[in-house]
Amino acid sequence: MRNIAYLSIGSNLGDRLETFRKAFQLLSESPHIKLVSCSSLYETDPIGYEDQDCFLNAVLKVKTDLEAEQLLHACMKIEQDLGRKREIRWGPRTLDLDILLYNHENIETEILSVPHPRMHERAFVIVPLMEVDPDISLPQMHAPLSDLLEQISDKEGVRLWKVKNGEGVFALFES
Ligand SMILES: Nc1ncnc2c1ncn2[C@@H]1O[C@H](COP(=O)(O)OP(=O)(O)OP(=O)(O)O)[C@@H](O)[C@H]1O
Ligand SMILES: Nc1nc2c(c(=O)[nH]1)N=C(CO)CN2
Repeated sequence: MRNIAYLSIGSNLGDRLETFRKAFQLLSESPHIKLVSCSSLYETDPIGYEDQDCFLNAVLKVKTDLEAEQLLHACMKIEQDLGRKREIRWGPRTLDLDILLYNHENIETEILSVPHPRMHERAFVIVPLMEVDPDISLPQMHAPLSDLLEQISDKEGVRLWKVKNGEGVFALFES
């Protein structure tokens, strides 16, 4: 599998940890996606629409032989399978799976923008992404992630919730 992508995962409705576990399971069952690593889990204050519960957020690194739009459809299918409901923009959702980065490409289609257009201003993305790959740089953003994070004002809204202390991505869900 020659493509590397970074996914953001978030949930603030229902059993958030169980939703993450099922999403990881469904991703790993795809013959076209290999989970490489994931961050710890962070509990994060809601951004954009504030009158809702805190999110769990994490970042996943995957290898895939899917094209970027095919990967988006795979993510959307998993969101649907896990009963995604969303009535309000930036509002509560069972599961959100976004593509942050796909190789080092800039992609702009009707249904997909990569890098994710709001990722650089979201501490709930940058903090776990730095944990997975501290040296990564964003296409067209010639600044290290640590510099991006310095410019974000709501870093206190991102709190370590479950430390990943094993090798495999499923280590997160053991005890
Ligand atoms: N990089 C991307 N990852 C996921 N969806 C994307 C991306 N770029 C564009 N989209 C489009 O955005 C649409 C809405 O996505 P979604 O409902 O997850 O938005 P949101 O999570 O509410 O807000 P945000 O995009 O700010 O995270 C999707 O249907 C998809 O076509
Ligand atoms: N803390 C947090 N806030 C959000 C999130 C999210 O995943 N975490 N997702 C949103 C829409 O993508 C809007 N706001």
